[in-house]
Parts: sequence; structure tokens; C-alpha cells
Amino acid sequence: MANLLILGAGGHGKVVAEVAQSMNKWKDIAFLDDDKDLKHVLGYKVIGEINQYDKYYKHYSHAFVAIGNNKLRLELINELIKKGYTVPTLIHSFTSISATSQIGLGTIVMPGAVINADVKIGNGCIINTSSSVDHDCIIEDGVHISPGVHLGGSVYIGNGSWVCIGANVANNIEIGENVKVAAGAVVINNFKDNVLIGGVPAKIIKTL
Ligand SMILES: CC(=O)SCCNC(=O)CCNC(=O)[C@H](O)C(C)(C)COP(=O)(O)OP(=O)(O)OC[C@H]1O[C@@H](n2cnc3c(N)ncnc32)[C@H](O)[C@@H]1OP(=O)(O)O
Repeated sequence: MANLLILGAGGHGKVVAEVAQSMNKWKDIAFLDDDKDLKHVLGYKVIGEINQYDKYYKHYSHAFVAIGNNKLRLELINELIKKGYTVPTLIHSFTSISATSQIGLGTIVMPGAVINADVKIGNGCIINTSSSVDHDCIIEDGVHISPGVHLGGSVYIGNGSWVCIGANVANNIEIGENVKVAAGAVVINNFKDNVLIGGVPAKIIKTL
């Protein structure tokens, strides 16, 4: 069994640790975080700051980035890989994941999520609590699918986009890079890069 270092000990880090715990795969789990007052989270030690990950490679061969910001998360994952860490895919034991789906490195699938046939999910994504990703969806790197989001079949989501809590995206819809889909939106049209969209049906609120 390997040891796992989690970068980020905030709320998201806690859930990441519990997902890792549910996999029964790690001998030792510890956190790095920039809050010097944090010593323990969920009973796991906070052993240093995030940019000190280099120091812990000998003991923790595996490392996972638990940072909500899509861009930062992806940048750190790439740095960890360059340094020689193994960046795992974390999948909670209470999920339904099709055997024909592909899920990238540094991506986490939270409790209650459902991923159906022939889905492709990139690196550094968050597939959050009780969300569903239906057949043939393609989700690029660094995307966050928030709690309670539902994607119909064959949806495309570009790099770094964030689908906020409770949004629904109809089947065959294409959403570009760095798009924010506001909470509760219902997306029934395609949208290109760098926009905030929201409402029912979703419309462009502003350019990002
Ligand atoms: C486990 C977890 O907690 S995971 C994290 C879950 N969290 C989420 O999913 C985040 C939910 N938050 C949202 O949806 C937010 O509204 C965000 C992040 C999309 C707002 O993004 P920002 O770029 O900061 O937009 P900002 O707050 O400046 O709002 C811009 C406009 O959009 C409007 N707007 C914001 N959210 C929504 C919404 N959900 N639906 C419709 N309009 C909205 C605002 O009222 C504002 O309108 P105005 O210009 O007329 O005043």
C-alpha cells in the first residue's frame, strides 16, 4: 500500500481525504496546507505548506491536489507529475461508474455520482457529490461538475469550465473553455469560451 499526500486541507481537502479513505488503498494519508495553524484535519496530520511538496516525495509517492480553483489545481497537478509523483484518480466507493468510461489523473469522483457508458473525463476534474454524467459525454481537463449537476448524453465541456451547483445541461450541448454555468441554470443551447451563463433557459450574463 502506498502513502498519499493531499495538497489543500480546506473543506474540499476533507472530502478528498474521505474519498481516499473509502478506497482502502492508502497506508498513510497526510495534508499540506498554507494555514500554519492547521495541525490536524479529520485526524490526519498537516505536515507542511503546499509549495513544500518536493520534500515529502520519499515517504508519499502519491499526491493529490485538493484545491477548488480549476486553473491552480491543474497547474499543481502538472508540477507534481514533473517532480515524479504518481497522481491518482480517486473514486468514492459509493458511486456508479461505467466500465467503459475513462477518468483522468488527479480527478476525483465524489459520493453519489453516476458516470455512464463511454464517458471521457480529463485530468484534474472534480465530479462532485450526487452529480450525473450521462453516456458519451466528454469533459476536458480541470473541469468542476458541482454537486447535483446533471449532464445529458453526449455533452461536451471544455477545459477549466465550472458547472455550478444544481445546473442541468441538455443532451448534445457543447460548452466551451473557461465557462461558468451559474447555479441552477438549465442549458439548452451551445456556448463558446469565456462566458458566465445562467438562468432558465441559460443565457450569457457576462464575458469573463
Ligand atoms: C461542495 C461545494 O460546495 S462545491 C461548490 C459549489 N458552489 C457553486 O456551485 C457556486 C455557485 N455560485 C454561483 O453560481 C455564482 O453565482 C457564480 C460563481 C456563477 C458567480 O460568478 P461571478 O463571476 O462571481 O458572478 P457575479 O457574482 O459577479 O454575478 C454576475 C451576475 O450574474 C448574476 N448571477 C449570479 N449567479 C446567478 C445564478 N445562479 N443565476 C442567475 N444569475 C446569476 C448576478 O446576480 C449578477 O447579476 P448582475 O450583474 O445583474 O448583478
